[in-house]
Amino acid sequence: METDSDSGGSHISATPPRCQNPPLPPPLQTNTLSSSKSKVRVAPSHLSETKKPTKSKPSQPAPPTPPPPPSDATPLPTLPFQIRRSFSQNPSISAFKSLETLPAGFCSRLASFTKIQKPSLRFENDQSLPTPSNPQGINEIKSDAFAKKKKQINLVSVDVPLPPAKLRKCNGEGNFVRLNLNNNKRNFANKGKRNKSFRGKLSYRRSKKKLNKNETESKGDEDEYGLIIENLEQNQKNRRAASELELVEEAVRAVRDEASDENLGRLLRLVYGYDSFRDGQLEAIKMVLDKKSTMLVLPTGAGKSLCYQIPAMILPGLTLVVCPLVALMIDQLRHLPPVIHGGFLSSSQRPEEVAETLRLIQVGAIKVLFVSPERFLNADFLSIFTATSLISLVVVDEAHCVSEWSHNFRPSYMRLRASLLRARLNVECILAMTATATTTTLRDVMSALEIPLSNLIQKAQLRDNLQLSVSLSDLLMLMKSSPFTEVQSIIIYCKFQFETDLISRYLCDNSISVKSYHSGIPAKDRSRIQELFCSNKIRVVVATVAFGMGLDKRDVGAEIGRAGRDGRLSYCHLFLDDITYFRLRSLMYSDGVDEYAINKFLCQVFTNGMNSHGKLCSLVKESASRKFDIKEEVMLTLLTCLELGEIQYLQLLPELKVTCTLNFHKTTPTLLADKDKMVATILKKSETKQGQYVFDIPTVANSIGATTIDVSNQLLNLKMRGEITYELKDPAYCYTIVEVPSDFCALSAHLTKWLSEVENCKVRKLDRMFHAAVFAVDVCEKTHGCNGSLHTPCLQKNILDYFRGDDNCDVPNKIGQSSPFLRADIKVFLQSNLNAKFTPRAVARILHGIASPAYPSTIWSKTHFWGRYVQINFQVVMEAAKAELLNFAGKDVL
Ligand SMILES: Nc1ncnc2c1ncn2[C@@H]1O[C@H](COP(=O)(O)OP(=O)(O)OP(=O)(O)O)[C@@H](O)[C@H]1O
Repeated sequence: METDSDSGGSHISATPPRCQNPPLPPPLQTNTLSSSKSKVRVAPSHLSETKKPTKSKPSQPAPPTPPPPPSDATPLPTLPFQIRRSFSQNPSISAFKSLETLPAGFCSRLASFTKIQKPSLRFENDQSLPTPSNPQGINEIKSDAFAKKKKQINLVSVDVPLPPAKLRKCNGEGNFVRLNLNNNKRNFANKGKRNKSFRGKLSYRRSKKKLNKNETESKGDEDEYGLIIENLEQNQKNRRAASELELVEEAVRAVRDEASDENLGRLLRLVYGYDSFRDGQLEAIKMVLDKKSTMLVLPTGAGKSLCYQIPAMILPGLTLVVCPLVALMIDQLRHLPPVIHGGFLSSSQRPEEVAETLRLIQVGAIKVLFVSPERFLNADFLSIFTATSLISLVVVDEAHCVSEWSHNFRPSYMRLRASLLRARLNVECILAMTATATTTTLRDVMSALEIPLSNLIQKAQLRDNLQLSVSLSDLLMLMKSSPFTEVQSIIIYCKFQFETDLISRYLCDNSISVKSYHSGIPAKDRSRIQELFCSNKIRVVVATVAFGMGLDKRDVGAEIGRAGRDGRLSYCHLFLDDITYFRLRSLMYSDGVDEYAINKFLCQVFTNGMNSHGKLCSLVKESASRKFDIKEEVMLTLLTCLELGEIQYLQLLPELKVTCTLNFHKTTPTLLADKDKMVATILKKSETKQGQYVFDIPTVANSIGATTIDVSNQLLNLKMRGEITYELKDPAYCYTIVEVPSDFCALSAHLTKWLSEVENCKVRKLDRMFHAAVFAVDVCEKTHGCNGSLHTPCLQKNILDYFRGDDNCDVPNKIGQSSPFLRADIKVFLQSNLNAKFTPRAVARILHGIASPAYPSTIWSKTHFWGRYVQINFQVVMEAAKAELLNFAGKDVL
């Protein structure tokens, strides 16, 4: 087993990649294709040959100097809020001013496919297909969902001058972004939409320009003529935009007066161009407008975003949307209709960008703000809202992350408990949204967010346009059989990085155009792979979950939550074999911690702060993680429990790099220390190494009675004055101690029990899903009407049972309960590693091939015992290790 999974344990599992779900493209013209639903979606390869020349964007040559496309690893675009800020600056849209007051994982972990239509067919006449120069295909969103129908109110496309200092090149942002970015007066939204005669005139002008460069006078006339026409068009467009906005405003006012189906439907048509609400949307919107906290469970791609976007237009204050990933925030921000002014805050933004967003919030220029859950640790952020009733609605996206019983628990989501939101942010209404939650998870989330059971809106959790299948067969065979032979673009998701490389090589050797993609590949290369995939230059990407975030290729999605989001038929295939199941099962044990380790951990957490209530403490993530052999995410979970449990033992603060290495430049250190108290303290608390001063920021902050932020600001100040330079390292969890536990042993026992229950729950979930898959392959064809290799009915039934059922239910599993050689092997292993200290868990992990902070795979995978007992129950191996360790005097045994 490896440590290079991009989607490891539950704590670090990234939310499955997410793509926007644009409205359906126009119906296809080809009769043969439209005769069958599946044929419509799948473009046979021979068709691709013949259609190739008709490809619009993908086949177009790239612009002369194509800027690099954005990737999930590139710095975040700072643009969205600036662009949207431009609304309020635009005189032509002053009307808008008043508006401002206005087991999924299971399948993805293995390997699954979906088909992606041939752009040559699906995107005929579609200007929005991602291209090398526009890999995100952003314009498609605007053009399909909004601009085509509501172009006139797509205000982002209206020219608005922006301060040049803010401008930044960003090609993936679509026309509207480029327009603003370049401060260009030409309206890209009009590009290609000029009437024929005008276009004729322009081309005439261009060719003439080429023919006779000296005829400057005539050229000047034509330019002038062109400009006049462009201005006229622009004015017309502005007028249309203004009148559209008036209509939207009127519709908003009508809903405020009476939130009737009719009024809401009108607003939906005006803003989104959709005819009707989808199942669950209207109900959710009305609940929120009634200020009733609501739990909304709709399938992926069912339109949950609209359920907060419409209320955001109606409610007076800010709508705060909590997202687990920055990529998702940006994705959602991009998909806001232009009439909704949005922004986001993320730790990867520059301080001035954060400051600007905060300013916009304070002046009420942002209606929807996307934030990460970690933001709720930041006192500055919370203080913005504390004094006022600025927030009308808090939306908890991917709300299952709140519950430790979910497949994707995030410790920082624990902080979103209703009591905290109410106490700190005066929140009246919470909308929690998810597509994947079992009954236990839902109950947990609703209890944490104080959502009454009666306020649950839950619609079908499965979409019926997904054909589900499972097999144990050879990948190549699958790729060379129907329907996959006819699929243009395929993503194969794997659990581990090494698997992506292995499979990619295998397919490549078999003449399939393929690349692997995972977070270990340099960002530049990843962008390139994404670009090649989006422009259909490679057919297959073998990836970990690192691929997909921010990927805007239509219909991309290779696990059950992503495929077929446009409503068309898609295929999700799961490869499964016993070994994969055993390895996944082993991984479920990678977060577990022994009581002994938790006890030591608690001692460090509280010894640091002994007799110093209220003082700043820190725990350097990497070294503490290695010392206690606890994953960083698990340490954070424990710290969060200590903060939010029945007794509050500590208060977490934002994470910080705590070790500072400082050089003095202008004034001598002692002279500067005479004038500056902080510098004097630094000199006292530092170690000097080769003329550099190395100190711990919280220690200095405690000595001068300041916060770490104060110290950081002062350091920055000195740096700006040229007095010092410094480097920060050692990211750490920071906290202040509220109360030292009276009984460390009892607390350790309690935390260990809780972690082990969570671990068992994860194992049971995996067992259930494996059982369902095995059942599909072995039995269901006879009983559930599954057809040939397609197991849709039986898998759907089992998945639904899984979501509706109880997480505590055990199913038969294939895991071995004993092995005659186990004890003997452990003995040999211990004898050959006499210098190392082991706990039973550490031995069991090595024998299961699970890396941990203190026993990394780089070292321990070299032993031939690594992963040897993956098919034997982890607990059994741990017991055997404990017994053998007891035979070794002097070993660190529990
Ligand atoms: N009433 C509607 N009619 C037609 N299309 C709609 C409607 N509501 C939403 N959509 C479209 O459905 C697509 C998916 O919407 P959205 O991204 O909100 O789904 P989601 O439920 O949030 O998905 P996920 O769970 O993956 O985040 C979007 O393109 C959206 O514009």
